[in-house]
Amino acid sequence: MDIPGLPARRAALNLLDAVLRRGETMEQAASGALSRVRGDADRGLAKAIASEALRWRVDLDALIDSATRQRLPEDAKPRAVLEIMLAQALRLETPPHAAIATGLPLLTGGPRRLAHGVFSTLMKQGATLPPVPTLPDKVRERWGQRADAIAAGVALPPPLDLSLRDPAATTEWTERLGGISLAPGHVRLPRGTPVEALDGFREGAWWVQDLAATLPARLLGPGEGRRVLDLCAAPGGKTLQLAAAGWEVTALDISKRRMERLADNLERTGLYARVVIADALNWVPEAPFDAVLLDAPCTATGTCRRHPDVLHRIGERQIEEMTQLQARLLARACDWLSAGGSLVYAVCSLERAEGEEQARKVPLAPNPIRADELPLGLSPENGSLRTDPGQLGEQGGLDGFFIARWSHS
Ligand SMILES: C[S@@+](CC[C@H](N)C(=O)[O-])C[C@H]1O[C@@H](n2cnc3c(N)ncnc32)[C@H](O)[C@@H]1O
Repeated sequence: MDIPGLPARRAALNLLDAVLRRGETMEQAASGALSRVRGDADRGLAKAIASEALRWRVDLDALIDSATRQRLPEDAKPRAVLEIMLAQALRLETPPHAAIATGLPLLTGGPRRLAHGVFSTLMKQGATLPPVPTLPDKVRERWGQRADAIAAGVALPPPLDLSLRDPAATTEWTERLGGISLAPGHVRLPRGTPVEALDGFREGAWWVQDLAATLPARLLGPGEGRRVLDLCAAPGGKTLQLAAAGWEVTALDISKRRMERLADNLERTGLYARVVIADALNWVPEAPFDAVLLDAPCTATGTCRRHPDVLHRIGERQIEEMTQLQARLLARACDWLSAGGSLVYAVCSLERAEGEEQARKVPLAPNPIRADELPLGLSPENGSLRTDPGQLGEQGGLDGFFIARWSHS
């Protein structure tokens, strides 16, 4: 018989291992790592422990190193178990005796004694974490001047953002759900709000979508029956926005599984889009479009608040791979616009190679983004928009995106 709570900690350890050693996303690792954990509460706990261990890993490791005579190797199991135990005690308010009772059984022999000694020493010393997580050195270098502000935004998981099917009803829904609104069609609720229990979920009055992720579709304006291609569409947040804004939408994505989620989202909200499952690198449209929204596959480092695994598994190799794919997708998207048509390119990445540098290569006329098109507190730079988790901090922040817009002459 397992000790109560042990399967959740074992799963957290497996999640860490999948991210740090195999470079998987938490989402990819979840089905395997959580298969032996019963109940939503324990599965949620396993994910929360792994997320907090990843979010604070640099600081947790500094504590561990301060309490060991000989530095533990990066990939040593006792280090990972200690990260999990400390993340619980210092971030999730788990009593130290419970962290010990559910952590140490993950080790045996000498490593177990070592972990016990290190954890007890740190607890006796009253170890704490800094107010803002320290970013890994390479991440700090890449994010340059914005690194400190972004780190401050990474300290907490984000609030819950909803996009409304009917932006005209923003005040009504904001009051009904008890949230705040930072833009028409947007309602923000405290993090941890259970989504499916909220008013309006069943009737499809809204869907979950970070405020920053709503900006690319907003920048295409009202559709008035015009044709838009939502290229790389699944699971469909932007497709829903475009359909709700009166566009005739063709939603294309390569992933059948993710497109099933898009179809579910369309059904729940009662919105319509033509759905195409295809590789955008081979697919050819029958006719040009009035607009193309390319929300390109990317390293997703802009989602580091909810997916702190990106802080540890994304490096130059992954950025280069994505940059090449984005360039090929952009080149195709440029060819599919009718005269006067608009192209919006977006990535939820904080990497300049995927954003600013990619946009520089687009051979169309820039259609600069204006401040009056954006929520208060955000402003474009050189006609494009860069958001990051360090912005709008007092209102709960937002994901990191790069967005640019062009017109076909
Ligand atoms: C950033 S996500 C899109 C998110 C989506 N726009 C939304 O708002 O919900 C990128 C998508 O690109 C898709 N993708 C990657 N390579 C592709 C390709 N060659 N052709 C079409 N879709 C591709 C992935 O399956 C993934 O769903």
